[in-house]
Amino acid sequence: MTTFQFLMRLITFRPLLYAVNALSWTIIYLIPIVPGLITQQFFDSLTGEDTLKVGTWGIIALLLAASLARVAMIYVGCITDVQFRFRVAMILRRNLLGHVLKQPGARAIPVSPGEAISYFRDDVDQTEEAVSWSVDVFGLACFAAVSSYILLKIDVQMTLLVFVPLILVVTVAQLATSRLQKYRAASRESTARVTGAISEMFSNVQAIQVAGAEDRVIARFRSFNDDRRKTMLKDKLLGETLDAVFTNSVNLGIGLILLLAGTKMRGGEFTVGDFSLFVYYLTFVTQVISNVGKFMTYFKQMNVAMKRMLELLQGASAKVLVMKDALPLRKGSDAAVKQEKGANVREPLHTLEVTGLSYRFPDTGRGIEDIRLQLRGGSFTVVTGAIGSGKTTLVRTLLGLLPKDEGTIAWNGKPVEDPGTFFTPVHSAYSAQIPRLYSDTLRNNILLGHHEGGGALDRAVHDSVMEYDIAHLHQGLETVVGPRGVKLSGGQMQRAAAARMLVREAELYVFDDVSSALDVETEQKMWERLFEGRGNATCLVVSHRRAALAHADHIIVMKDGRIENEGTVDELLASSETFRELWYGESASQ
Ligand SMILES: Nc1ncnc2c1ncn2[C@@H]1O[C@H](COP(=O)(O)OP(=O)(O)OP(=O)(O)O)[C@@H](O)[C@H]1O
Repeated sequence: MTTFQFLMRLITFRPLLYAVNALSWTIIYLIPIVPGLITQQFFDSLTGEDTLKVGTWGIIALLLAASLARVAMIYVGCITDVQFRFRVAMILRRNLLGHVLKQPGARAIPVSPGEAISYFRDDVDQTEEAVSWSVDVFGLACFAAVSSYILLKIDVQMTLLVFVPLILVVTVAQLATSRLQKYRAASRESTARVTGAISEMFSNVQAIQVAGAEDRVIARFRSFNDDRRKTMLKDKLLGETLDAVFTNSVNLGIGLILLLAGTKMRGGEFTVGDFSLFVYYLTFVTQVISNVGKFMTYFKQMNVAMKRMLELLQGASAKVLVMKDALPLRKGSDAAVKQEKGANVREPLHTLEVTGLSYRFPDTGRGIEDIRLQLRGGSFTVVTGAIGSGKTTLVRTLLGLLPKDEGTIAWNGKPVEDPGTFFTPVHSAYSAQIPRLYSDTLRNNILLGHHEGGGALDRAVHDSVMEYDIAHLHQGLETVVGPRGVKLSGGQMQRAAAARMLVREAELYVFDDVSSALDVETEQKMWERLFEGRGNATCLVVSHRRAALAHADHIIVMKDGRIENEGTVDELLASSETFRELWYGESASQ
């Protein structure tokens, strides 16, 4: 989709509202023609050359009426513009969010959260700006056509001599604004680098001190600041120069008119009223050119914004951005009802069968290949293997958090078409390797909107061995855990994440390395409690720790993205070198 097509799709998103908005602003731009003509009549009336014959009070009344009409139209125009702008921004943000939410969880956004926020905020704003200014271009073109016609009718030579050079000067200055945009972008980028460096330094003081890297860090910070100084200077200098050109061009134009009009007036070809009309319209010429220029700049920026938003869509068509009614967030919408219904039908797990499951990360080509496994209902299966062997990728691909390249997944013999939607409570619950906590109370972090009823929270706290920690936390479950849970220890964060999973009833619980920051005793307790309380639950656990391996009915050993071996602890100790290294390696390190 070209930028122009994108613009047109957004314009036609609400065609009636756009038409009303365009009409309002065209009238707003055309109304100043009237005071110009009235002023011309006023001055001509002083020399007895007027044709209107309404007297001084009549002229004042007409001027007031024109001003009031413009004020009223601006009021209407602001309402239609704001309405249209918000609708354009809303459709873009809604479609972006809809697409992100439909993506496999682990690949939802290809950039950092901070960058994603800037796509949602700045790129949408820039697009909104371009669509909104397209209205002004039409209104300004109408103004330019009508006023040029009037002036040309009065005096062709004078119009061309005054306006053509002026238009050229202002257009050249306007063209330079595209350079100004570049300087502005560069200065914004350099400012972002400086603030980014400050935030990195503050959050990594300990790492900088331990590595003795203070000088190096300060030197890097200094180079960012130097860069910022240069880009800001260029930006300011060009900005001020252009401002001076725009402000003074009207004065130069008036001077030119005075010079030319003097001789013409003496010859009687030009009246005082004509002179006032020329001066009056002159002030609008710069406005016309700078506003058309503004639109052209916004249009170019919209092209960049569109490309950036497409990056966030990860290969999806630009049509996704301009779809109507895309997100089933409203309760009662078809898709929301379908999703809710699908999620609530509980089907006890007898067997989960995975065949030929593969996923490769596009950028590294690493991942998992041809995974075949079977989980029986109520079993405890551990996936183990060295660092980077593909354990996390396996569970994420199984759960639909990564989009599988190949393979089938069957729940009780029935193929699972969309794992991302299917593997949620009540079918399964998952606890990721890196716990994601919010700056909220521990209770809210565990529940995440889930209903607390039936003692589920107490049970989850007990099963994740958190009762002792909660008793010693300042405000127990009401303790606010700080951004990303920084007020908790690594082990507390992991168990809070486990409690979040266990508070949800599910057939299959998937633990990804949830015990890596726990001491042996706590981990042991956690598995025991899980067995006592949830004997029927099926567990798939990623771990290389003995406490988990010793409980396993079945162990899968991963190597280089493939299943290298599988069996019980005894079988694997006899048959797998990799497993022996993991088993004895851990005992050596304890
Ligand atoms: N986001 C990613 N992009 C590209 N490659 C990745 C990504 N995540 C993992 N990989 C690669 O895929 C392979 C498997 O990684 P994975 O995280 O599944 O291993 P793991 O066995 O869970 O490791 P660990 O024990 O450290 O958690 C590794 O070689 C890793 O480098």
